[in-house]
Amino acid sequence: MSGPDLRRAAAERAVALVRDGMRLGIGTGSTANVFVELLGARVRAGLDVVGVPTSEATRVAAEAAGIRLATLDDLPELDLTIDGADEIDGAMRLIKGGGAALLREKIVAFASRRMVVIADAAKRVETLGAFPLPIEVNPFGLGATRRAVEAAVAAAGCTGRIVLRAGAGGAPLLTDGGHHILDAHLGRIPDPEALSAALWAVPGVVEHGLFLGLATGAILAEARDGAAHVICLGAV
Ligand SMILES: O=C(CO)[C@H](O)[C@H](O)COP(=O)(O)O
Repeated sequence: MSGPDLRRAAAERAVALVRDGMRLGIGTGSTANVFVELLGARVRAGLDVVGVPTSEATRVAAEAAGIRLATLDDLPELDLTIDGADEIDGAMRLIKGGGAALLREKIVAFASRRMVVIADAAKRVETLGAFPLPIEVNPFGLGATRRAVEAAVAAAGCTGRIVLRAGAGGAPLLTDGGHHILDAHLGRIPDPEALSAALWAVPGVVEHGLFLGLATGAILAEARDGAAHVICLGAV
C-alpha cells in the first residue's frame, strides 16, 4: 500500500460528499490533485458544480479536468472545501502550506461552510510542529519581519530555526500572491492559538499555516491488512 493509494482512498471518499449544485473550494497539493482528477470524472459524467481553486496550480489542473471555475468575488460563500494538510491534531487543528498555497487556502476555507481535510493518516499528530510551520511574509522589510517573527515564536513558547524557503533555482520562493515563505522548524507547538496570535501581531506577516477552527471534518487513509481504510473525524 503506497502513499498514492492512500491519497486516492481519501480523495474517493471526499468526492462522494459532492452533490449537484455545490459551490466548492478546491485545495492544493498531491492529495487535492487526486480529488480534482476524480471530481473532473464526475463532472464529465454530468455533475454540475462550480469550484474556487486555492492556487494557480489547482486552477490549471481543474480547468484541464473540465471543472467550471469561479472566484470568491463571484461566489463569496462556498458549501464545501476539500483540501490536504501537512499535519492534523486531535482537535482538527492543522498545519498547511507545504505547497506554499496557505494564504488562498485559508481565505477559501474561511469562506466555506465546511472544510474537509483529506490526507494520509500518517499526517495525524499528538502535537503540531514536527512539520515546519510556513509563515507567508511580504518581501518588503524581510530582515525586520524575520526578527519580529523570531521574537513572536519565542513569546509563544517555541524555539527553532526560521528558514527562508527557496524556489526552483535557489532564489527565494514567490507565492501566488508575490510573497515569501519563512518556514519555522519548531519541533512542537505547545499552544497553537498563542503562536497564531503572536504571528498575526507582526505587520509583515501576511498569513501563517496554522488552520485553527477551520476544518469541520477529516478523511484520513491508512493501510491495514494490505488495503486502504479511511478514518473519518468530525462531520464528514
Ligand atoms: O497545504 C498545502 C499546500 O499549500 C497542502 O494541502 C499540503 O502541503 C498537503 O499536500 P499533499 O497532499 O501533497 O501532502
